[in-house]
Amino acid sequence: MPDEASAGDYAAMIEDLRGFLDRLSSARPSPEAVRCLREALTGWSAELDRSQVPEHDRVFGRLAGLPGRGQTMSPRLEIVETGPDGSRGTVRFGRYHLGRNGAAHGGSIPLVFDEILGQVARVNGRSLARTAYLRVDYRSITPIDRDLEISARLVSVTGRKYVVAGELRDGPVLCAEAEALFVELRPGRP
Ligand SMILES: CCCCCCCCCCCCCC(=O)SCCNC(=O)CCNC(=O)[C@H](O)C(C)(C)COP(=O)(O)OP(=O)(O)OC[C@H]1O[C@@H](n2cnc3c(N)ncnc32)[C@H](O)[C@@H]1OP(=O)(O)O
Repeated sequence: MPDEASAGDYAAMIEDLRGFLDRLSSARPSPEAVRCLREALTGWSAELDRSQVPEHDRVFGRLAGLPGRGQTMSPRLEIVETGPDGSRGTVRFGRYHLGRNGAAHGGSIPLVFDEILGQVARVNGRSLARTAYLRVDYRSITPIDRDLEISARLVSVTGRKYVVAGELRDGPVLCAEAEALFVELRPGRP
């Protein structure tokens, strides 16, 4: 993990990357702008080639206190309250997550549910659990570019099985709800 000082820089870089992806996805760049961006990207890739590490040493997605654990794969999730039986937070789908007509892409919604439901399945020292199923019901359009409320609650624990449910809301409007089963891994299982 980076030290405290560089963790701040890393967090800011991840936010910049989110902003970049939003801008890229809503741009219609000129051929000259594309060439210029490509050149810059090639330089950044070469820089990163110098610091590739094995999975265990990665930083991306492993910074617990940061929105979305410091990764950009799923929309920006910020947990504001967490406990043994549930958690709640805000999530913002950017322009990068646009499906069509102002609505978030249907595939980006399970990504966030897997994150927040998976975290509930893992709190309080519970061992590593994997998603066995994740069911999402889309109740209403999920808007992009504004903070939405998201919550997860532990429904049941049966042996190694954790059922967790979640809701995604835009104020009074229920956008989507989810249910997932997480199964605690057997000892020694990768
Ligand atoms: C900042 C710090 C970083 C940390 C990150 C923090 C959080 C990150 C959050 C992100 C989180 C992201 C997380 C991810 O995305 S994890 C990635 C996505 N998930 C996977 O890749 C999982 C692939 N599947 C498996 O590995 C196995 O199938 C598992 C482990 C799930 C079970 O294989 P295992 O051999 O262990 O168990 P078993 O087969 O004996 O079954 C045991 C029981 O479970 C019941 N069962 C099983 N499957 C299903 C099903 N589909 N529907 C209904 N029931 C099912 C089964 O009937 C049985 O019930 P019972 O007969 O005992 O009653």
